[in-house]
Amino acid sequence: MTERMNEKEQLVLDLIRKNPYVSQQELAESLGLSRPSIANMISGLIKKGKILGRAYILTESQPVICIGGANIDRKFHVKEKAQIGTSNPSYSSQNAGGVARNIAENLGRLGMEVALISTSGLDSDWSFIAESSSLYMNLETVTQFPEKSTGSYTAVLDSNGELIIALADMEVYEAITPDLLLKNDTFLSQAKCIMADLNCPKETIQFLCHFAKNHGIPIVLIPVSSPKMSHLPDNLEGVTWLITNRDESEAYFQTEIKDEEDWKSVLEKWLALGISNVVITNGKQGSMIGNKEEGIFHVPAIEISEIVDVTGAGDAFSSAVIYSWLEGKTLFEIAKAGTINASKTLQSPYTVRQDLSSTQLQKDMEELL
Ligand SMILES: Nc1ncnc2c1ncn2[C@@H]1O[C@H](COP(=O)(O)OP(=O)(O)OP(=O)(O)O)[C@@H](O)[C@H]1O
Ligand SMILES: O=c1[nH]cc([C@@H]2O[C@H](CO)[C@@H](O)[C@H]2O)c(=O)[nH]1
Repeated sequence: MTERMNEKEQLVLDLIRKNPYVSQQELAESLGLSRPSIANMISGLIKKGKILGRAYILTESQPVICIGGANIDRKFHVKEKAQIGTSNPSYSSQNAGGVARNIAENLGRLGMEVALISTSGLDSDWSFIAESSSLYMNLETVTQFPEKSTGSYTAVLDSNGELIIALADMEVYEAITPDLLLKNDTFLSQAKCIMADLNCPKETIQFLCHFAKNHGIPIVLIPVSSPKMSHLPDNLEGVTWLITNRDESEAYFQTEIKDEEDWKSVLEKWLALGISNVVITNGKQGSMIGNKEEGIFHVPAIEISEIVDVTGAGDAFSSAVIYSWLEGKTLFEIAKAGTINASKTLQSPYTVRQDLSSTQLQKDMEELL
């Protein structure tokens, strides 16, 4: 049974309801009472169960929000030399994939608070993805469409783990529209950082760039393939990071990167478009990284004797870049973290290496020195 309150207690409660931050002194002045009598009244109200106690108001959580693809990856490893136009003996494996989802999983494993915004079907592929992802990221902002199929990526790999051909069914991402994002605009405005992949339509990327600029939120753009470079906004001014590979940069500028000089000059072209920080990765040749303050430099790849599976190496690189940048590291350390995480992922059969944690990445970095 709850105890009755007297008139003064009711007035105190009304003032606290109106302003939960009100001080005892302010209450005392408003009601023409002394501060100690207010203190006694508050103790009484706590005993009567009318006030649960004084709470510390924590700052809102600030997740990294990853927006884009969450695919089912099916990989077929051809046992012998692949032959076109015939049936090739192979073995297959299935993983959760998608660039935004892969990056979200990497960041989640690194201990960051992460949320994924994506679209999917309402099928067994989505159940599989959700089950393998939910430990590392918040999936509440993934919208299911019962009439659509979850995105899928089917790759055929040779016996050295290198890609022969891949097929991408990603129509479901057409539904990642600005309207869909606007339904979560309060959540988006709390982001510590927004990462978007180019599975999203061009107008969505354009919307996100404006949104990030208006709210002072850093934004990282990750292309997923050369054909999807057409989804980059016309105006890239103010983009915080662009992490591309060589083919994607060549496709965008319709140029060929023949040597290190070309590689550097393409990076300069990206910076001239107003992007703050740029990376161009280039497989076993490593990566070129740069910004206006610290300059541009080349970071060599780590020599690997056996590549198990190339899938996810680029995403591992991008994730470690985002993580180290948010940790306030220098450009050189950022590139090194990307390189080591990509290298460890190339030696793992998984799209996201299973042993990744912030402590492990730190150890990997120390070993590299
Ligand atoms: N064969 C390799 N040997 C050593 N390191 C490599 C090799 N391939 C890739 N890497 C490392 O991974 C980084 C990213 O590789 P890459 O440029 O192939 O990206 P990507 O095309 O986005 O990758 P993917 O699409 O295969 O995930 C490179 O900068 C390098 O550090
Ligand atoms: O068009 C696309 N192709 C491939 C991917 C994903 O790339 C990942 C590897 O980097 C892989 O998981 C695949 O699903 C994508 O999201 N969009």
